[in-house]
Amino acid sequence: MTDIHAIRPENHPEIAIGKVGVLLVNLGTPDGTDKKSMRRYLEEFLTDKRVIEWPRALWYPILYGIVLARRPAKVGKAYESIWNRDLDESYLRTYTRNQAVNLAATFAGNPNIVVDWAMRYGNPSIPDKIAELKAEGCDRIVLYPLYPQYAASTTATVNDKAFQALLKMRWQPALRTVPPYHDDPVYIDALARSVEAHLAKLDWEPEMLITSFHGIPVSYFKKGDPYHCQCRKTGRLLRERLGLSEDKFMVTFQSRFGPEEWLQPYTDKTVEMLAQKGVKRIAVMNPGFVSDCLETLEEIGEQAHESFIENGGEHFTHIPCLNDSEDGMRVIEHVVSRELKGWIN
Ligand SMILES: C=CC1=C(C)c2cc3[nH]c(cc4nc(cc5[nH]c(cc1n2)c(C)c5CCC(=O)O)C(CCC(=O)O)=C4C)c(C)c3C=C
Ligand SMILES: [Fe+2]
Ligand SMILES: [Fe+2]
Repeated sequence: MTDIHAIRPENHPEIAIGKVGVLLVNLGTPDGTDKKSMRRYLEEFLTDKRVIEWPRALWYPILYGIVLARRPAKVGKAYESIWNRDLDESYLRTYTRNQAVNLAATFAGNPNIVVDWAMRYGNPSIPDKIAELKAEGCDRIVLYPLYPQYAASTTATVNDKAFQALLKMRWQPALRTVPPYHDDPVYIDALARSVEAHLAKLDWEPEMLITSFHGIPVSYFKKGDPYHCQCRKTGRLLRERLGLSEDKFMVTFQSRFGPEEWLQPYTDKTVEMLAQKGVKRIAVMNPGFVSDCLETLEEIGEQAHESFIENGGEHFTHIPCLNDSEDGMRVIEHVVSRELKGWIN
């Protein structure tokens, strides 16, 4: 048989092959809470055409004239209140890294699987991580945008960024993108177990369980984004799994940005309205967020909590995201094992 090395032309680079990479990707986070870090992060985020779909000629004067002048200081303060001071980073970064470390430990028996993590905005970047995986010999990569429900502004932009990185490669790895898993029984069961475990620790029972998802503008939904339907389905399946009647359970949408109409009902208005109507005890959870972050810890855990009490409510609890918990890891391991089929048996 011919020895391949014998016919390898002089100076032809040695290329490692034969491994499979798994890249977990979440949204991103600023490197610090200072104005400069916040501005850098928000600029990268808000210049993404998948996030703000307005014509650039209309959007950029607003972005550079108003948003990036004011928002970094304001949002920096909000990040301050939820910063992981032990590690000097946001919890989104802490949890995403822990998820990758835990997942790597599950696959430790197979030296051909390499697990890593990246952020769509900020660091570590998707192109850097794809290049590292390739250099380590991964000729196949499972790209896992950490969003159970598909939205163009989240899932698609992660995929775009990865394929952009591949544009520059001579020998591309094969790339498999993880589809939404909003109705996967393992995911629904993990959510239900997290609700049951959290509520069992309280000495009161909520009159209403609110499942609050990040919103998108209604105009994106009208263009065909499946996000709204997937959130509603996650909600219905979770309600059924928990055995709750429709009058004790709601699906709402949070984190509006800009002047457009977003998906309704709005979480902040709902929390206010329930308290004003005399509801005294509510629980809020965020099934669409794989890890706790600014939008869950500050917007719900702090702002929505305060608003409920100010408007006459008495008991409010925020149920944590699945994060790096056992149930959360079971979901990630399940999704990754399914996507590895045919590549790793
Ligand atoms: C038009 C703007 C935005 C769309 C559309 C949008 C969709 C969207 N976002 C998430 C998840 C997260 N968003 C987070 C922060 C955040 N989101 C927007 C704007 C839009 N998001 C902004 C401007 C920010 C930054 C904070 C702020 O300025 O208010 C985060 C938190 C990141 C963190 O570090 O903690 C997450 C997560 C989803 C799932 C989604 C659509 C489905
Ligand atoms: Fe967002
Ligand atoms: Fe927000």
